[in-house]
Amino acid sequence: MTLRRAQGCFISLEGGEGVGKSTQAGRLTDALRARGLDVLLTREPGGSPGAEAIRQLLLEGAGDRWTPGAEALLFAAARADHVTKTIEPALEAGRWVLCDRFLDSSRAYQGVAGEVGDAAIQNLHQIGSDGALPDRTLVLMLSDEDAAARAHARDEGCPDRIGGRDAKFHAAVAQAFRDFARDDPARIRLIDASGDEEAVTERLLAALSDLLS
Ligand SMILES: Nc1ncnc2c1ncn2[C@@H]1O[C@H](COP(=O)(O)OP(=O)(O)O)[C@@H](O)[C@H]1O
Ligand SMILES: Cc1cn([C@H]2C[C@H](O)[C@@H](COP(=O)(O)OP(=O)(O)O)O2)c(=O)[nH]c1=O
Repeated sequence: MTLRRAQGCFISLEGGEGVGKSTQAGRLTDALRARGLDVLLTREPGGSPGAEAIRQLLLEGAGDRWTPGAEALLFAAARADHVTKTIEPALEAGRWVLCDRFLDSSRAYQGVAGEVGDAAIQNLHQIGSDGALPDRTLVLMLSDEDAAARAHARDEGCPDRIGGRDAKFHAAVAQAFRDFARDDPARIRLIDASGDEEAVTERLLAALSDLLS
């Protein structure tokens, strides 16, 4: 479904751990605001009080706390609350929404790497959020080694429940994002996340140029 909106756009930022999503979410928000746009910056899991409560369940505790299916259901439930309470009202008010992770994270982490399956994730998203999709999804791509080094420096060796999974899991996540971009090039764009922060922000803006004109 296309979300009802006055004039704003819905943009999601995606990628593996440590590629610079949160850094770029802040920088891109500033850049869009400097162009006069009214931007809501939000994130998943979270972005509404209910979804933030579910975030704690998802990111804290033992690695095997949830089965992959239970994890997928919790992410979908958090997203349903976030879409209804935060994203839809902002778009209806004509704002731009920039979301640090969205559905494609569930497709990559739970659907592909977690082996729940892409069709099942899409079904849950249909039930929970009417299948709502971003207008553009920007996937930050970095070599596995560089991403792991950035994430390790940030987390000081203490990643969360999902970030702490092994290199094979994270390689499957990165490959899933590449496949999604290949299958839906109109919505999903791969962005080189190497180099300094400013250069990456310029690449992100270039990938939004048609929406900004
Ligand atoms: N372009 C960059 N070059 C070098 N380090 C970066 C760059 N972008 C972000 N970082 C650093 O890498 C770490 C991970 O960045 P972060 O934005 O938290 O990634 P993510 O949200 O994708 O996990 C942080 O310590 C951040 O300061
Ligand atoms: C939104 C979402 C996140 N995740 C994972 C990815 C991250 O490991 C974690 C979110 O942690 P967070 O700290 O927000 O992201 P990052 O590590 O990129 O800075 O949840 C999923 O597995 N499925 C999802 O649908």
